[in-house]
Amino acid sequence: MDPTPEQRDAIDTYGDGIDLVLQAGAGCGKSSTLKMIAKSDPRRNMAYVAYNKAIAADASRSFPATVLCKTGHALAFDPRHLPRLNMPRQTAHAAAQALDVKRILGIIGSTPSIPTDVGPRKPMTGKIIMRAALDTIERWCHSSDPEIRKWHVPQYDGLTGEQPRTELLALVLPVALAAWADLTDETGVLKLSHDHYLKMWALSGPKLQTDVVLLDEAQDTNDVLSAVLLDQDHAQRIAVGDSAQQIYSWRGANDALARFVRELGAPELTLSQSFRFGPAIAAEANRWLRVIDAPLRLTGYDQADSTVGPVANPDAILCRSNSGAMGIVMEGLAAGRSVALVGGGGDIKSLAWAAEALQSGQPTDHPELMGFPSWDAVCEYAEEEDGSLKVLVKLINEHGTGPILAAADALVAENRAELVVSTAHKAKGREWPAVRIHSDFRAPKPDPKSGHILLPREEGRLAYVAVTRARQRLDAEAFAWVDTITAVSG
Ligand SMILES: Nc1ncnc2c1ncn2[C@@H]1O[C@H](COP(=O)(O)OP(=O)(O)OP(=O)(O)O)[C@@H](O)[C@H]1O
Repeated sequence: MDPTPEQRDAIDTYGDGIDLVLQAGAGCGKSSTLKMIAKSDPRRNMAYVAYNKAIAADASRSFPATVLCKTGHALAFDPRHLPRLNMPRQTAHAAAQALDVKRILGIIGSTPSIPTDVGPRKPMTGKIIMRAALDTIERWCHSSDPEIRKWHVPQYDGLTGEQPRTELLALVLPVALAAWADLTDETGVLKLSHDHYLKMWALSGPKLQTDVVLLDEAQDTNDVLSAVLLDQDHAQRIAVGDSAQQIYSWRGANDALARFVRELGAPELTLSQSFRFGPAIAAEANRWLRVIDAPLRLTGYDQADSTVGPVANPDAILCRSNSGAMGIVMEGLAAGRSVALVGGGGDIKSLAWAAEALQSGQPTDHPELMGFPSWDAVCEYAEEEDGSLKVLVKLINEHGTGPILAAADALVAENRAELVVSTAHKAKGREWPAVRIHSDFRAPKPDPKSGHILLPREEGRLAYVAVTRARQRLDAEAFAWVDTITAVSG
C-alpha cells in the first residue's frame, strides 16, 4: 500500500531521529503508519506500548520482529511478584481484617461514623475504610506523585462537604499508608494488583533497553507511565493517539500527546484521512470536532459507502452509562434476541448487589454508592443530579435488582450475539458496520448563570468516539441536540 502524503511525512520526520507526536484521527491508519515506520528502519529496536493485552498481542503478530509489543504493565512485570499476585481474591472485608484496620486507627469498641452531605451520619466499618484506602492507593498508583497525599483519596458522592471530607481523610489516609507499606513488604498480607507493581517499577526509575519508544493511545495515559516514557532520554520517543478521543480523564488519565509536545518540544503531525468510513460519517465526526474546538477534521474515504440516519437493526448500540446499556440489554432479551455486553455484566451486577445491600439496610463499599446511608438517600440524591446515578435509580426502581441480575447472567459472547451493547467508553478502539447511539446521551441543560447550553468537553470527545465506531451506517438521532450547544467547558 502506498503511504498517503501525511503518512509519508510521519515516516520522514521519524527518519530525522527527533521525538514526535502523531495525532491520528479515528480510522486513519495509525497501525499501518507505525508498521511503515518500523519497516523503514529495520536496524533499530523499538518498544511499542499498547493500552491493553489484546492490542499488544495483535501488534506482536503484525509488527516486524524488531518491535517489542507490550503493555506498560508487561514492561513493569517481574516474576518475583507472582506469589502476591496469585493470592486468592481478597474482599475489602478480608483485607481490613488482614491489615487490622481497627488497630491502625486505634478504634476500641463501636464503629466510627462520619457526617454525610444528605444528613444522617454514616457508619464507617473497617471494610468501607479499607475499600476507600485501596481506592486511594489505586489513584496514587496512576499518578506520577512520589507519595500518597490527601488529593489521592477519591471524591465520593454524598461525602463531598468540608466536614464529611475532613473526617473521611482522617480515617482513610493512615490506612492507605499502612496498606502501601504492607504491599511493598515481602512478608505483607495484602494481595498485590497489577497497578501496584507498575508503581513500584516507576518509582525505581527504570531505563528501557530500546532505541525507540512508541506510546499508543497516548491521549489517555496514566501519568505514572507517561513519566517513565518521557524519562527515556536515550531513546527516540514517539506518542501516537488522538487528543479528541481522550475519554478517561475522569479516571485520572491525561493526554500524553500534549505532554510530549510541552515537555519534549516534539513536533505534532496529523493523520486525517479516514479509511474506516465514508464522507457522511466523517461529517458527523467533524460536527463534534468543531463543537469541542479540536484542530483536527477528518476526510471520509471516498471508496467507502456510509450513511447517517435511522438504523432498524444495528450491530451495536452505544450507551452513555452502564445502566443505560443494561436497559438496552433487557429490551433486547425481552425481544428474544441474543445479546452481548462489551466488558461483560460484572459492573452492573456489582451495582445491583450494592443497591440490594442498601435496600436491606446494609452498608456497601461500592465506590458509586458507598457515600449513601440508605437506598432512599441514593434516590433523593439522584433526583437532584442529572448523571448516571439517575439512570441507575430509574433502572433499579423500574425493574428491581432480581431481573437485572438475571439479565446479566443471560448475556452471550460477542461472536454469538445478534446485538452487541456497549458503553461508549468500552467501545474505545472498536468498530461495527451499523451503529446506533442510545438516548441516554442527554442534552446538557442551560447553565443557570450564563444561559449557555454548556457541554463538558470530555462529553463532546465521547460523542466523537461514539459516532466514529460505525463503518457503514450510523444512527445518531440521539445526538440531534448537538446543534444546540453554545459553549464547552473543561
Ligand atoms: N495508505 C493507505 N492506503 C490504503 N489503505 C490504507 C492506508 N493506510 C491504512 N489503510 C487501511 O486503513 C485501514 C485501517 O488501518 P489501520 O488498521 O492501520 O488503522 P488503525 O490503526 O486501526 O486506525 P485507528 O486506530 O485510527 O482505528 C486498514 O484496512 C488499512 O489497510
